[in-house]
Amino acid sequence: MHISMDKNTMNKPAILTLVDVNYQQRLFDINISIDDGGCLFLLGPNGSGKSTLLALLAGHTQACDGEYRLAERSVTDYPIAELALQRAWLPQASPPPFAIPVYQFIALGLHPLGISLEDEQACQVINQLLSRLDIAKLVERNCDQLSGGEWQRVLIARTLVQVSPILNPQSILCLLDEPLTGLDLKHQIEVLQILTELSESGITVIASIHDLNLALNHASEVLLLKAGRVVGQGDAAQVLTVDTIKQVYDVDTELLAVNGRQFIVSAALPVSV
Ligand SMILES: Nc1ncnc2c1ncn2[C@@H]1O[C@H](COP(=O)(O)OP(=O)(O)OP(=O)(O)O)[C@@H](O)[C@H]1O
Repeated sequence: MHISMDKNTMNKPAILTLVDVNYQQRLFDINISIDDGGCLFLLGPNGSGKSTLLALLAGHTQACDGEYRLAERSVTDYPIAELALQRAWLPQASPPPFAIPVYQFIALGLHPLGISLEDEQACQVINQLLSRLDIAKLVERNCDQLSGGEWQRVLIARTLVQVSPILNPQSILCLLDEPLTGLDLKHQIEVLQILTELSESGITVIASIHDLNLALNHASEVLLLKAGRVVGQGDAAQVLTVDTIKQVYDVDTELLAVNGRQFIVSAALPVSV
């Protein structure tokens, strides 16, 4: 994946291009271009615009200044049914909308694809996700009978069904707003692994997260926002420097190297008296 804020590079084909995008008083002068699959993590403090940008990339928020092209076509030109074939979007977790069995809820991801549960391949894809996301034992329950982390994994499963490369050859983009929130360590690692595999299969993955160390060790690239503006983009190790973290998060940090990997830790706190 390549992201550039340089408008001169925007004449080459890109999956996703934003030119001079401004939205209300929430996003300012956004110029980005993403030209192939990869796993991009969207970072920034609370209120910096991550969810707003993801909603915009999903085509949900269209009333913005500037231009957004998905697969070289203005997002405003997409009929909603076609948009739903190209991208899936997991908004920030919200409570279950109604008491629907887990399996039926996940199968809602098939709806935009025009595939029913009678399709054997669809059932195989769903069953594999149930197993990998450790929710197979929950399928008989209703969505309003789950813990927060279980519900989050069900939401992720429904999103992944929609962009499954096996079921949907038109899918190109998977957008996830804080997919790791509420997940324990084991399930975070599994979701990260699934997202990596999805990106390796050619689907561009863009996910917002708050854990800088996960970004440092798992992202192909990061995009760092502060107050609605892009302040850094590119390789995580180059963007997430001690100086940039101080500038964006107002936190003093240090970099630690352990077994050849870098970790960001908060700088030693002053000893209290
Ligand atoms: N519906 C809304 N109407 C007006 N302003 C909003 C609305 N939703 C969010 N905002 C504002 O837009 C800005 C960006 O919010 P956004 O939710 O995109 O941030 P975020 O980076 O996703 O934050 P967080 O990490 O807390 O989820 C914030 O100043 C927020 O207060």
